[in-house]
Amino acid sequence: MVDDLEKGLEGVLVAESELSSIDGDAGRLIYRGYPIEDLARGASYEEVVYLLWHGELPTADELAEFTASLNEERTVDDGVLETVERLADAGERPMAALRTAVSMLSAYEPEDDAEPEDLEATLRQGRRIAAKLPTVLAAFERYRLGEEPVDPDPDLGLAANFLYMLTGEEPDELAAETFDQALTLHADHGLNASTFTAMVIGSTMADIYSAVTGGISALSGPLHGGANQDVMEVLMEIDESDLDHREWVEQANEEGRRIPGFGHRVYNVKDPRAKILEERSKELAEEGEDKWYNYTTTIEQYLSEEQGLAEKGIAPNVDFYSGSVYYQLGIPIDMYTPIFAMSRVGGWIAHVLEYQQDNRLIRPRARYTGPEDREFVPLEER
Ligand SMILES: CC(=O)SCCNC(=O)CCNC(=O)[C@H](O)C(C)(C)COP(=O)(O)OP(=O)(O)OC[C@H]1O[C@@H](n2cnc3c(N)ncnc32)[C@H](O)[C@@H]1OP(=O)(O)O
Ligand SMILES: O=C([O-])CC(=O)C(=O)O
Repeated sequence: MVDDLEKGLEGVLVAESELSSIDGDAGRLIYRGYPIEDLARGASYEEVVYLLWHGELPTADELAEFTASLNEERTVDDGVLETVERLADAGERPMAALRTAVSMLSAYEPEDDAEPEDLEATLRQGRRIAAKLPTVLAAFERYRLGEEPVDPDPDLGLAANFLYMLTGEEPDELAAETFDQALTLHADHGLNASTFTAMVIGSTMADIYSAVTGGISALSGPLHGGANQDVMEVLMEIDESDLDHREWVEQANEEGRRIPGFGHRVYNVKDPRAKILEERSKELAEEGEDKWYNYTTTIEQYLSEEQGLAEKGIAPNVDFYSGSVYYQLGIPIDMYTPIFAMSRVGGWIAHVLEYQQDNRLIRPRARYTGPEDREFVPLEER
């Protein structure tokens, strides 16, 4: 009989992984040994996904081949696009549309008869999903604007291509680079809730479409990836309020409102990804409007220092600064969490494959606290 109960599985080790490691006290994150700061600065999102999937950073030839293989898979079948259009017309949320579309992509999978144990086939299927997610999401946005989808441009990297398909215009260098960095920063993060969900599904040897669909579902919640949208909504609320932004935070705090984008299960200090995104938000503010950046820094200063959250180990997480970055890039607010999924798909696939290499069904237990030995009463006597 198991006696220890770790609510929310806090601190419980369930697997070994070579993919990413978090030092929650030092505020350090590495992917396969490389500090996140170096990868964000020096590598493209595609290089980072290659690193996660294959264990090493690619050479120039390997990267060219990998990028070409992603480009070949960008086009999405009309059957899926028709559904995406219907969902957009029905006013569905983009995160839910993405969940539905990924599930549907499996109908067009050329290797749908691959054995579950064929991990090379799973990787190829995963690559198809990762390549198509940006196309699906951008198409959804075009449809709801009443426009036709923009075809992917094979000469653009994944980040720039997404912005291009979203708007029909090629992004400038700062926008493309910033967005690429944001994708790198979101690509993996240990056994967070959505990755663990994907792993649990993968541990039954279900297919990768099921695992990614589950990952998207888990990421959507406001305690996880959904917080990036909530942060921007708070910033919009501040902007529309009659109160000065500092007074707004004070009042929200007095009302006991929990500010999204603060707090983390693993970090006790500021998330290193938030530090990088804060810098990018500042840079974008210098080029354009500075109020969003100012609101975030005011909230951070007030909560961290004046309200003492920093001392309690509650600090900004990755979602706190990504919202204002995406907003300044002109991305619609309800696209923020789907963008997180578009990046994290790299991590989900890597973790599912890593776990399946030495698979064991994930199956924890709950301590039963219900009644025992009740006497059954037939329906007609109840
Ligand atoms: C990509 C990501 O998923 S990053 C996380 C995104 N989510 C958010 O930003 C939502 C806001 N944050 C939260 O709700 C939480 O911090 C979580 C869900 C991220 C982590 O939750 P847990 O590890 O379960 O921490 P828990 O909810 O138990 O909080 C621990 C303590 O910190 C406090 N706390 C946690 N988050 C916050 C916050 N945003 N604002 C104020 N206090 C907070 C709690 O009140 C609690 O205090 P107490 O011990 O005095 O009661
Ligand atoms: O690690 C977590 O629990 C949440 C998180 O920051 C992420 O998934 O990027």
